[in-house]
Amino acid sequence: MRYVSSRGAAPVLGFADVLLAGLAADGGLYLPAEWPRLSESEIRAFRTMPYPAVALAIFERFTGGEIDRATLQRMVDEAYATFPHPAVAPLVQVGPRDYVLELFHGPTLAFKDVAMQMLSRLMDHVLAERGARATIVGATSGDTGGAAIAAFAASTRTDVFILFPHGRVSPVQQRQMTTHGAPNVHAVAIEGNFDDCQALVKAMFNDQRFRRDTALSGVNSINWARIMAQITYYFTAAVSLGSPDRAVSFTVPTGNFGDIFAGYAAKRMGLPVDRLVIATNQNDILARTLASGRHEKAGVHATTSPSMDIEISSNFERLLFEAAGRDPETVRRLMAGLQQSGAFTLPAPMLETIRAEFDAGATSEAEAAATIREVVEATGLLLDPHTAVGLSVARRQGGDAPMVTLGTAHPAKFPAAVEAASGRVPALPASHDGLMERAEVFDRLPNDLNAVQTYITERAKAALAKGQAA
Ligand SMILES: Cc1ncc(COP(=O)(O)O)c(C=O)c1O
Ligand SMILES: N[C@@H](CCOP(=O)(O)O)C(=O)O
Repeated sequence: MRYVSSRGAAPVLGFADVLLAGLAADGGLYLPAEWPRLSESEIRAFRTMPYPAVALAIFERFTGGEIDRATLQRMVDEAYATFPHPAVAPLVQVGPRDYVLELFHGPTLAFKDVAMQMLSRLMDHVLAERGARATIVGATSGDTGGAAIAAFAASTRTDVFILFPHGRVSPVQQRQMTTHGAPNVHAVAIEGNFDDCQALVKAMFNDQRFRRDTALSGVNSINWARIMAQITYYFTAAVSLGSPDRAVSFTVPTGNFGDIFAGYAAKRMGLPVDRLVIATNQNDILARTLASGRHEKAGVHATTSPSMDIEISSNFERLLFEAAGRDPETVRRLMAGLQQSGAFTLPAPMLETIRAEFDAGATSEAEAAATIREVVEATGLLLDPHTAVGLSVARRQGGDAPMVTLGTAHPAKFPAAVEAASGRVPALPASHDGLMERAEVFDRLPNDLNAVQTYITERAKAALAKGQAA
């Protein structure tokens, strides 16, 4: 399996190199050169397989033999053993046609654990084979950071730097990042929003010298392996509702577009997905893009679903590449427009191609709160605000296919918003006992590339030197 960059000017790489590269050297995002296809009978067989077995069958299509089966199997088994729920990602019916896919039963109570627990094992394995270390830099609006820290705290080959927007993550999210105590992990509060943090990360990847000197790698969904690991649950959910003999639709609470792009990948692999619905909060750039064809920044609003307070939606670039017939020149032109003027207009054929598979809708704060209240009163199920954004948009969609809304976080990560909406206080699971009492350790930096690079260089170089000496 080979991977190509959405901007067409980076080397074509195999899986292990793409895993360590994060962002492509030309600033683009890697995608498989060709989509692997599963037959109907292979998909049907997933109905009786446990989650880790389905994951293994999917990952093997993307690793292209670079990791032997027994090693991959061990990693998959270990990764999903960290999920106390036997189904890993259970499906809960909330209406005649509506289901919620609970992706938050992992160590940090958000869907990021599903991929991050796999990513840390893949990276440690590849780095050990190469006798190397890596410096991982990630941006988070709240959940990626905690999941990465939990997954990489035991890593012996990486130093992890997580940039989060100061004052814009929930107290539970912040403490998951700041109370871990692992010496190889650094939580850094940036004076800015998530887009600022993500721009810093991309700028570091685009600084070739810094990239080389620090052996830079990434764990955001710009890393293809994150998307790969998120494909599995589209298959497990769809087959439990009758696929491949029945098409299923998905609504995805969306920010950086990684999760919904994994659904698109599942469809390209042969899963009969009817509609893919992008659900946004007030940060509705993607809903506006699908409505008008104009992709235009308008400023980020702080909402009660803070992990989706994102305007530069990185993985949308992967969809642009696909919708442009994989023409990197078109992607480069559109991304240059976004960089220079904060906007671009989709050519009409690209918009049509996207609309043929995707719908989109935005939700107000009041609608999301009403959804939390109505669902708990009708079913007893307490939703988190991100999942509520998704379900609120899902309920507006037509069509006969079963509609699965991705349940992306546990309500106890956002207790204030959930209590304000429903009058109920969600309890943190026992795995989080004592979290809110532990001492926090984090540094605070300005939104300044130079300051952040200096901070990382000082810490990463010392660790890299120690690793080489050992
Ligand atoms: C709870 C939650 N829901 C939804 C999203 C949006 O997912 P994506 O960025 O993959 O679109 C995020 C952040 O990524 C999140 O943390
Ligand atoms: N919502 C995310 C933002 C980063 O997304 P990623 O999927 O690209 O890592 C978060 O919680 O950090």
